[in-house]
Amino acid sequence: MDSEEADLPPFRSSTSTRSLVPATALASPAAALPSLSSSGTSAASAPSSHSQAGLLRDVQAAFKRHRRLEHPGVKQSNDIRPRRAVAPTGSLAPGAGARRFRDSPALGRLGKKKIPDAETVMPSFPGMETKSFDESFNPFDVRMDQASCDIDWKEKDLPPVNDTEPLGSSSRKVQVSMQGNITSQGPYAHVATEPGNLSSYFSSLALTEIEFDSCSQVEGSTVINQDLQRQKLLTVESDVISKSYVNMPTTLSQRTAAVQDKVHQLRNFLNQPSTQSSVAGLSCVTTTSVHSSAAPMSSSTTCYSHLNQEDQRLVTVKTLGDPSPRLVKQENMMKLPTTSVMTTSEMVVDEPALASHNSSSYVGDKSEDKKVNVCKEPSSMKEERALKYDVAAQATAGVASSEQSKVPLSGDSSLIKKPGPALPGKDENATNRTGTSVPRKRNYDPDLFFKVNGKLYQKLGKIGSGGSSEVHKVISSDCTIYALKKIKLKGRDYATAYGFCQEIEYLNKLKGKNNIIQLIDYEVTDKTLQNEVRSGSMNIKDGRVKEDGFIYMVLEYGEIDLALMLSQKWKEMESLGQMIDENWLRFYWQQILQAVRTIHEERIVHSDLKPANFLLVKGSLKLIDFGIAKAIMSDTTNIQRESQVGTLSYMSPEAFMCNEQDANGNVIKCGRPSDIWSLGCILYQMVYGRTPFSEYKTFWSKFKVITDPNHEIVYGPISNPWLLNIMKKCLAWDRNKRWRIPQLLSHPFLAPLQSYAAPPSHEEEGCTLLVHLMSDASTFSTLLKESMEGPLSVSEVESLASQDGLCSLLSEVSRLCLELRGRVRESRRQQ
Ligand SMILES: Nc1ncnc2c1ncn2[C@@H]1O[C@H](COP(=O)(O)OP(=O)(O)OP(=O)(O)O)[C@@H](O)[C@H]1O
Repeated sequence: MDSEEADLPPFRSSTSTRSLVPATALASPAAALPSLSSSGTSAASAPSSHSQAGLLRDVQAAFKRHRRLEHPGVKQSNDIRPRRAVAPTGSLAPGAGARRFRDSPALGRLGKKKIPDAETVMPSFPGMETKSFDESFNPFDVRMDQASCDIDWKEKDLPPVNDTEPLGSSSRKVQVSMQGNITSQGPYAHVATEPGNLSSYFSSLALTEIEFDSCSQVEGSTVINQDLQRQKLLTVESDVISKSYVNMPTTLSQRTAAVQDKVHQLRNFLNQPSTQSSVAGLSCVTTTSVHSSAAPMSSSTTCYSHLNQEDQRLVTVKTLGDPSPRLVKQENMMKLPTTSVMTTSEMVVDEPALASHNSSSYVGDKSEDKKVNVCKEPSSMKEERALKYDVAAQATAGVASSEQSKVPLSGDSSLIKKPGPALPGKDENATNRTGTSVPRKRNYDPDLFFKVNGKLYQKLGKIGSGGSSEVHKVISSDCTIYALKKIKLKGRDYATAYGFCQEIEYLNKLKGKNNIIQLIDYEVTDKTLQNEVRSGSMNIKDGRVKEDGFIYMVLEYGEIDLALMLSQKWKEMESLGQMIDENWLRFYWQQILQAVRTIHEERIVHSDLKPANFLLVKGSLKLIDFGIAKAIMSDTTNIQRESQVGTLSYMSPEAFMCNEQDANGNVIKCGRPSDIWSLGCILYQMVYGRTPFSEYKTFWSKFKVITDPNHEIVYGPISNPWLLNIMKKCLAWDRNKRWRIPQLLSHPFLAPLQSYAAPPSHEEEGCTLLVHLMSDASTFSTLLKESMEGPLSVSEVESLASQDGLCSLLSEVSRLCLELRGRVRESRRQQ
């Protein structure tokens, strides 16, 4: 926060938050402000009960503010109109809402300049259901679930305060930080269907920017920095610009008559020529722009800063029978920093028509007439896009309430505005001037949304892209964040395309498994392929996917990947001068093992295990990316693959030599042990901060050293011999000697607590020891047996003790074991 921002005291209390919703709700900003009332910081506040009289007063106040400025020193012009139509020219005339805003200590300075119109900040979805207007609704009943809501108003880039400065010339930004949990129950919270949704959305808001211009218009942009109550998001950073203009509830018959007059004024006001796009005359319009600045998967990108051999990705290599390995690598598969990928979404969604009492109205639901009515003379690309979406929104919402859509908007034909220029290919749902519908190919803006099985997901930002796919961060209509993977199929042959679909198959198979990323929904737009996938058959052998075929996969969203976590952890340890945090290691290593156990139990070999493919979801590591596993026959133990695939630094020797013949003439196959090797590389990286073969920089040197059975991996000094031992168990060159997951999970490295357990009482001592022996005996004997296979590695022995010391230790252990066995037998005889 800069010093200027720091000057602004925090604006505390729920009222601050309230201001956001009602202001949007009423086309008049001032009218929205009564709900600011309960704040102790808002001096001139209306009673929090929001009586009808209060409502009218506020509406009147709002319209007062719509009058021309009579500010001394400001030359009045007929051109002074809201840039965004509904938020009107803001004089400094003391409108109730204005005063409240200005009177707030936090906003004192702002109030001097221009009065902001608070607006709703939330994503909008065509088809998102609104609450019906009902007599029981208190239009301003937007409450905070939490007693306090801290709003920290920050003023950014504000030019010097000057009441006489020409209107429309500058824009100002104010940041609002807020924490709290808001539930909107009023009809003006028109965007939210369920209070829970709104609540969860708002509860996640942490930073809101509201941009003012000198016409008192508000452009609220929200950087959402989520505190994940409900564990929906860990961090979300989005800019949301929201402009909401909401109508009066006509079902409130008592209010209608009195308010209607004002509404007419408002309509006339809105109909002024320079009004911008997002205005609906009588109908309510909500414009929401989402600038998702940061899909918080910086994680997925960060790790790639160490792009060297770690990121060499082997895509396709040689085929069986071809003696010369033709290894094709994809090097430096750098993921773009997500922060650099920004999606801007803007949409205009109509509110139910004033006349409509339809309780099942949808935001965005509106008649063609209304649509035509909505946007007028778009003056910028932004407006064009808003218009574009507006049109789309209607079409989407059309399914929801066709009746409502027929409600005539108003008799005031002057309100009907020309639709803005259609963007080529985008405005497919537009209605022509005669009111007849043209065929609708698409009822949403594909720039802003994905549609999967009829459900819309608003884009928040691109997370990254793989060889054939891109992954986006999206938000669903119930305000849940997901990752959406889009795989392009066009031009691919059906066999390949079917291969892509197998990832879906695996994810379906792994549904409900805790440590695997969950597939929420999917759609294959090529119906032939989709049917094949559904039937589990692959009959089409020939041909290519002709249409614009895509696979859409809606996935659980991962906040950070292990690769980034690792690099962060290493930085942290280096700064503290530490070597390794064993507990941290154990915690995640165990989760990694559990995830791989899950797939191995399902007879799935992942084949591309690496830190970047473990995502942290709500505190647990989950495995992603079954893109390579798809090529594996799931019902076999060992897999004969047509090509060598994987990520170089984590590829097992047999993955490099897949389908070649070993010394005994057997075809080398990849199976679960290949995954265990990759796990060994991951653990090595966790311990030493680099992969075991990272010093071999070129592809061929890496290939050579990994496939050399005599190459000895160098292990740096390490204090815990069990840790060394477990790495060696995973990185045994001979795949038959590598440990399997169950053994790794019961490895002593993961059970250090036994040595720290509270010392047993004297009587229990023997018994506790036996219990421990029971649970660990098999591991212990396996370890013993293995240590007797082949020559003992001197380095291993040295790290434990001197060889003599070891011998006497073993004698002692063996003597004690024999003695213990005798006592166990004795006690059994006595029983
Ligand atoms: N569920 C998810 N949540 C968050 N980020 C994800 C999710 N799935 C994938 N990603 C991220 O999206 C990016 C691309 O993922 P994807 O698995 O498509 O690519 P890849 O493995 O690099 O390439 P390929 O698809 O060719 O195997 C990666 O940075 C990954 O971390």
